[in-house]
Amino acid sequence: MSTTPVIGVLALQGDVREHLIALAAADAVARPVRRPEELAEVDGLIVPGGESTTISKLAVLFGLMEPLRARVRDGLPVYGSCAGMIMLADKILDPRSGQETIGGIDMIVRRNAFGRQNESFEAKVDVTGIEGDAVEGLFIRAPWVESVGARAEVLAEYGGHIVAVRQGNALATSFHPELTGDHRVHGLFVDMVRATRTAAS
Ligand SMILES: NC(=O)CC[C@H](N)C(=O)O
Repeated sequence: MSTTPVIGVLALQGDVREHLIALAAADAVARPVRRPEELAEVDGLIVPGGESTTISKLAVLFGLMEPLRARVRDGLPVYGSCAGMIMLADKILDPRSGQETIGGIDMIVRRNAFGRQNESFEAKVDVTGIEGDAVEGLFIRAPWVESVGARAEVLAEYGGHIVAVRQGNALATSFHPELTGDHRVHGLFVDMVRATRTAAS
């Protein structure tokens, strides 16, 4: 069995290309996922940053919402950045009307919590599980996590707010590491995918 995991990036809207590049830099085979058949073929999935209301609508429209929920429930490793974090939350504090999530992490997120587009900022964040210097993260209309349930582990806080969480095979960050050239969060995720494949083989 090949040791290089195949990781998809949900390619409905958002910064898909940057995640594909970061995954390739972290030694994974990366491919866009737009259809249920493509979702069925990957060992792990990234839900990119973008606009969670749009990603939610398109996932329903493309017939992907239920297959996504089913695969995540079955333990598919997933990583969501920013809007992707919102998509992996079991609950949104302030959803737009009709906004749905894939879920998978027992947490409540607040959208746009760090302010508007022109209040975007780059910051160093200490993330549990990532050795060395703090991770360079870009916060763009970023959510924060209001609260987590007992099964979710907080990996990082910034400014007194939770900004990275893991629950089993699901990982989420408020910030975009894919936009700063710091590929260590992707490295951590690729390791999670590898560990799942080893356990299954
Ligand atoms: N950079 C981002 O992904 C922004 C997320 C956006 N505020 C949302 O609600 O989806």
